[in-house]
Amino acid sequence: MGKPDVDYSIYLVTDSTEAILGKRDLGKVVEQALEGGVTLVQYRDKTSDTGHLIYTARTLHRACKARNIPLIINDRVDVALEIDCEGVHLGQDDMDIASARRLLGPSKIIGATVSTLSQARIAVDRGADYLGIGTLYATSTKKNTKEIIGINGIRKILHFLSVQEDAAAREIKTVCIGGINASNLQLIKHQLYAPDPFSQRGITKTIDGVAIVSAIMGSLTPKASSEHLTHLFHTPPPFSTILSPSPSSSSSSSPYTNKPTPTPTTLLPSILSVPTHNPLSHNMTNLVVQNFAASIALSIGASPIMSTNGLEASDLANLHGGLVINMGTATPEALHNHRLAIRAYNGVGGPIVLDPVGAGATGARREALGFLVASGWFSVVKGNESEILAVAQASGLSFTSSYSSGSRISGGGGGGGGQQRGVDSGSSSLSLLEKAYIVKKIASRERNVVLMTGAVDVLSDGHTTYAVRNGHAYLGMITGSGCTLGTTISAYLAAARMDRKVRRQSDINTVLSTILHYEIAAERAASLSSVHGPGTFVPAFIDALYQLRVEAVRYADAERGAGDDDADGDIETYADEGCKAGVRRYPGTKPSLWLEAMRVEPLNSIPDAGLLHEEVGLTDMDREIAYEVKTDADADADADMEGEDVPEAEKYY
Ligand SMILES: Cc1ncc(COP(=O)(O)OP(=O)(O)O)c(N)n1
Ligand SMILES: Cc1ncsc1CCOP(=O)(O)O
Repeated sequence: MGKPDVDYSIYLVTDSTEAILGKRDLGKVVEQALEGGVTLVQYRDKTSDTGHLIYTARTLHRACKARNIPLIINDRVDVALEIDCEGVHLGQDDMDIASARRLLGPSKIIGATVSTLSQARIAVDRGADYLGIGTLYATSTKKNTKEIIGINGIRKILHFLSVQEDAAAREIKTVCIGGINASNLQLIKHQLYAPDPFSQRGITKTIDGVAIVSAIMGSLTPKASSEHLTHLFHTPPPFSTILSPSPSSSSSSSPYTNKPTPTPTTLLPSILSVPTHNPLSHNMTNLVVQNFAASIALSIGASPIMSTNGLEASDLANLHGGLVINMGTATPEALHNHRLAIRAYNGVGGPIVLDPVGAGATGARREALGFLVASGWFSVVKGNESEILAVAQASGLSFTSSYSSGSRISGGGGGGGGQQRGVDSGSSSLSLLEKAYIVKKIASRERNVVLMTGAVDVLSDGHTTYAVRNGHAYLGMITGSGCTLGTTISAYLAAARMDRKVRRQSDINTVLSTILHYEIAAERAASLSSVHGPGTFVPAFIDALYQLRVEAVRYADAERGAGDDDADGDIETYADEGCKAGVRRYPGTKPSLWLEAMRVEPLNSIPDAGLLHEEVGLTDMDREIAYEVKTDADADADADMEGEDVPEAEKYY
């Protein structure tokens, strides 16, 4: 008899302890979970004697067989042999895989727990059918977990498997385990899908399923919980539905082919969308820049709100605006508020810009950044070189330069460009292609847009990469120009999602439009005879941002011939909204469009790892962050439950 075809997607691991099962009957709970759609069941009972194990395993096996769902026994090969179920799951301290295979024969499923690269390699070599990778997050279900490895730990093991020579390693099935529930499942799945533009296969291995204990076994409604978790597993999270198409859904034969350089005409609708829709720009930013950020938002036609209170984030997220999280003040309280806001905006698919201010400067900031990156998904991450190198590290990537005699350029601030002195950008240690490689690598891993600002800005969404040479040195001499670029991007992203012409364009085009508006405004302001330095530059810059917006509306107005009927009504709307926002119409005149001043270079061929050697391996930081993300989530869950008369078991859901 051959091995059963197994669907690993929602893998229920049982628990018979009172803390989770309560007084309920294990068989009944498993039956309800089966009704709810779990696809694989593991009987895990660490304390019962052998007779009880065999009796219960038989009962569970009957229920599973009735639904054609395989049953796996945890730890005990003898019990699996006795009841002739479909397989076993073995930890690092259990019977070795090769011996279990000899006893069970080739047709049984053998799963192995792994938390390191070498354990994964050995489990594959010894013939495991699937790997239970973990522990993902700390969990009260299993307190003595040896390794909490977080998302980055799982990513590194998946990446390691996907680059192995043998098909056995590349094709082995994988699930992750530890702290998975309805609130984090979609994010985990999203974070573990990693297109890799530099690998021949185009995609790093992903997980085939999630192994879950308490979110089902501790639920008072196991059927509904299983249904819900199944639904979540198969549904993209709200924030991903508006992403650029995934490689697999792309109609182009090569998903990583760069698109043609955007033109002023293709970028114009995005510029117009902001005054048209007057989007909310929700700023969780530091005290130093609040006033300036609000003025900048108003000048481009957005509506700013400065609120650092995470408790009002969900109300604000429902107003269809964009959020910018500026890590300028990275206190524990601020991080907690940020996390609430990230969840709120991710929950409704609202755009979030992360500005990891000073992230490369101190260990505490690097850890704070790791915490934020693991807490949710950001549409755009923008920062200077050392900040983006810190983002790479938080994303589980670190690089060694092949040029600079093998020096480490990211990871731990131990030298090279990875260490930042203050929040200022400092001098660059990377070539343009190295920057492009890093930015593209992070963007494809996180499936977002990454922008490294500098004299030349480099931005990528993992598919397309641009260098932008606009801007002026005065931007680097005033406080908050980087922070307020974040504000501007948040407004642009929000407006793009509200505008039917722009909605379908990928976020990278929206970000590019924003940068051009911002940097061409800086160039124009700096060129004025009334501007003598950074002090006089600031008001001139705010004026220029406003003027470029006015001119864009005027240009669009003239393009269509003011007063004419517009077939699809879009330009009319822009002009009307421009007027509402205080812009005079200029029918009949056709000024040139300032976007012509753009200096954008598509970076079509970025050499791969020959340029930068990428390191794979679990770090202490990966582990620490995994621990903190989970404990913070637990604290939130407890706070949510406060005052409610909820049975202990339900808290796990
Ligand atoms: C699917 C899956 N993955 C990992 C484990 C953990 O197994 P192990 O390390 O043997 O620890 P115990 O479960 O025995 O406490 C698992 N059970 N299932
Ligand atoms: C068995 C096991 N192995 C690592 S974590 C874990 C328990 C996971 O439980 P939960 O899904 O309740 O976090």
